[in-house]
Amino acid sequence: MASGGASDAEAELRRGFKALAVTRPDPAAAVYEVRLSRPAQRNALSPDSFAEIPRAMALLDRVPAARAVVLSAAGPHFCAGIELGGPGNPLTAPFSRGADPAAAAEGLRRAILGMQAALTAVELCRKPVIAAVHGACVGGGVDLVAACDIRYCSKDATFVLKEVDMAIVADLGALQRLPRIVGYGNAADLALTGRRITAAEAKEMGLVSRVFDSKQELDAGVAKIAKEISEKSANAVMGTKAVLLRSRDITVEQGLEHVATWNSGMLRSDDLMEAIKAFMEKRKPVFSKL
Ligand SMILES: CC/C=C\C=C\CC(=O)SCCNC(=O)CCNC(=O)[C@H](O)C(C)(C)COP(=O)(O)OP(=O)(O)OC[C@H]1O[C@@H](n2cnc3c(N)ncnc32)[C@H](O)[C@@H]1OP(=O)(O)O
Repeated sequence: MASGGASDAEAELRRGFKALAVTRPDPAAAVYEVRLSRPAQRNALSPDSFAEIPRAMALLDRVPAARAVVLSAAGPHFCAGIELGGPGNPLTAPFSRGADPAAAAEGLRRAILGMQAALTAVELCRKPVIAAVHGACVGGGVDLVAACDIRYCSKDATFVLKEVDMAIVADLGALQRLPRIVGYGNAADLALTGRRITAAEAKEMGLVSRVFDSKQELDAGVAKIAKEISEKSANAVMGTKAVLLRSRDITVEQGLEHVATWNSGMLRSDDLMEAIKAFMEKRKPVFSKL
């Protein structure tokens, strides 16, 4: 992974990716799009995907022109889950079937932790990440969107946690994140039955916050929402993501303490003064750059 300043990160982004396409579709919007780009394999998550998702997220974290990120996918489906049968799949690689059970277990454990970290990188990116899901979103694809901050989909989208039918326990975050998104009952329903749900049902249980009529409308709608977010105070947006995520994992009392400490620093921001001034002057605020 690259280290250094914003221009290093931009240059590194331009060097490109194999399993992803990272672009800034509208130069007038501080929004980047990370597109899963293995359509022939239905965007099954390969070792390249697991290496590149955290790399892209870490770089976008540092790029000032990325104030919101859209996670989308090329081809007919969003994601077919973990790549099955690929030579580089660490879950089925020979080391996990070695003679020494302890060494094999440790190898598998490290592989799983690495893949988990790749998806947690979406949360670690300080910028909001919005999933735009169309077509099928299977297994690891659900783990991936569960790590995003907001999920939208098109009417043709379906979601399925297929792991239970593959004879495994889902281990890339869905069992931890989904109950906090859709509630324990809905998460247990999805995880234990392995049933595929439609976009309408995903909306009803809160897995997605909005369903668009078509992929085209999804893309346009998400681009508009991402642009709107990108025009808000970056400190306020990044702070809101950080506080929401922290509050998710601690008690209400601890969360209130955390946000009080956060805002004791952030309430001194130029952006707040500008927001108040703009309100008084009846104009749109102009917030500071990152
Ligand atoms: C050891 C691993 C342990 C556990 C992993 C758990 C986490 C998970 O992600 S569980 C879910 C795993 N995924 C699947 O079960 C596969 C899901 N795929 C599908 O259901 C369908 O492919 C589809 C996404 C609904 C798309 O259907 P369709 O448009 O009809 O395309 P296909 O003809 O089925 O596929 C086209 C092409 O893509 C290849 N492919 C699809 N999914 C995967 C995958 N997960 N891994 C590798 N390759 C995949 C499929 O084989 C086809 O390849 P061809 O070479 O063109 O035949």
